[in-house]
Amino acid sequence: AVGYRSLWEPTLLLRFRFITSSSNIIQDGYNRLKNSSFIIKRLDSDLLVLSNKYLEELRLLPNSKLSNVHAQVKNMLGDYSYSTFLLHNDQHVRVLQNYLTPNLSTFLGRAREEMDYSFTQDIPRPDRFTEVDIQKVLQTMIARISSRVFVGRVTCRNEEWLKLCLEFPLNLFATTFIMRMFPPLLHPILALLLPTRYWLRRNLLDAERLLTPIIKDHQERGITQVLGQITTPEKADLLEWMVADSGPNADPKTLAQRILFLSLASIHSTSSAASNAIFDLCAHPEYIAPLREEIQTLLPDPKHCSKQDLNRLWKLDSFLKESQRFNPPILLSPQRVALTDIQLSDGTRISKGTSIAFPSAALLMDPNLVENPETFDGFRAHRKRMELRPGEVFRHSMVTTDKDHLYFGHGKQACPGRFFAANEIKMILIWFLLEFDFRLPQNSQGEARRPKTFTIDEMCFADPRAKIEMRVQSS
Ligand code: HEM
Repeated sequence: AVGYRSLWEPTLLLRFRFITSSSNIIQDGYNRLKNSSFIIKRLDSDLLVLSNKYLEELRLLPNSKLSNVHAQVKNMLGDYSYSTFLLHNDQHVRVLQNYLTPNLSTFLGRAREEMDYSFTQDIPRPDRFTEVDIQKVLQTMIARISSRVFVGRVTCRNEEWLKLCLEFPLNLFATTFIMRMFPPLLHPILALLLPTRYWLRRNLLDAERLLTPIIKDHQERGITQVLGQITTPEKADLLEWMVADSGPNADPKTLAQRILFLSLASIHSTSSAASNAIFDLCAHPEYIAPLREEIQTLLPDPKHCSKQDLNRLWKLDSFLKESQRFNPPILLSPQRVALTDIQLSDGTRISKGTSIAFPSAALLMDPNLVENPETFDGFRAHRKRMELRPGEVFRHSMVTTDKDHLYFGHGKQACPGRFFAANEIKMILIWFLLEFDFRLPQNSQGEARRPKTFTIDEMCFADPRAKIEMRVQSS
């Protein structure tokens, strides 16, 4: 177990220190034991952090032995966040793998329509530099875009639904975080007292109320047709696919809740990646001109570009990959729970019930893996891609996972929404780069500093008070 300040430090104190000092504690374990394993003492449970040398072997194990959804539900405290139903089937993953990703071009077209609408609704267009809460703006924009793809044109314009999508993750995070600070014995009492858990329950009931008539309508129209038309999803949204996939007697309540959990997985992760990219552009403005040039040179119609057009933007992809390296959403990823005893080829034993994790953030800053890791080098991956043979160029793209790059997890259970997320972020950045000038505001000492990143346990997030200044481009 790592992180103890002395032999006498009580374990409970270490567990509390992990809340705010997770980064140092994990780095300490990584520096000493990166080729084997170490234990992290989190308030609610222990995590066995394994060397990434085990990843290739573990990646081949089926979900019935090593499960990511069990890890997610455990982190969310199961029934206390009403999330245990996710263990019963993996429809929220299949809908992304079997419907969203194979039809990405169609769904990106819809995403772009909603993004255009959001640029008219949510973003100020001042002529002079004006402070903007960019994180809030992007959360709203991405909630709109995700909702358009998940639940369709009508519901995505429903302000109540959008508010719900933004509130639900906050209530869930607050509930689980507060409860994890107390021993499990007290959880049943806390669950009754916590207002955030009451609001969480209300969010789920609201989702049920808003979506049930739509789900019933799909069921009545015999929406099973959608499955037959999977390659040309002119109309269907993800909810329709899920209704069809569930059969005629599906419970609208479960479907509504699953969509809300899907929004949870997609909105804050994507908006935080997009916000961080904009903060990085402000902190490294030397990248703005070459990125604008790439967009203007390679895209015939930048604001109406296709998936193929986006694939040509290697510099933008590289910049985003470097921004990911500096701003991972989580310090320990992927996480899994062993559902059986597991013996690895070198004899390492993992007993049933163990939560395991990989030191993803430490790997991204390891000087043995990344040259000058402390330097923000936005075209690092672009240079590597230029050196590769044509068939290999995707090896360094932002969505490709490997054992040293675990931003989106790894293996069969890696993030199934990453292809959509990456293209969505690129479309948003193209708009920002072509329409606006932006910069960091100066503080009282006249300095413009990139906003800090905070951690709570292994979760990372940018300073929620951070702002940028932006104006419509003058030329
Ligand atoms: C930049 C944005 C995003 C980041 C950084 C991110 C990151 C991750 C990570 C690290 C995992 C765990 C993977 C593993 O355990 O190996 C994950 C899982 C997941 N992500 Fe994402 N994600 C993003 C966007 C999205 C989007 C847009 C969607 C939906 C369209 C989505 C849906 C999911 C789902 C459903 C899972 C659970 C997969 C499972 O249970 O097998 N994510 N994501």
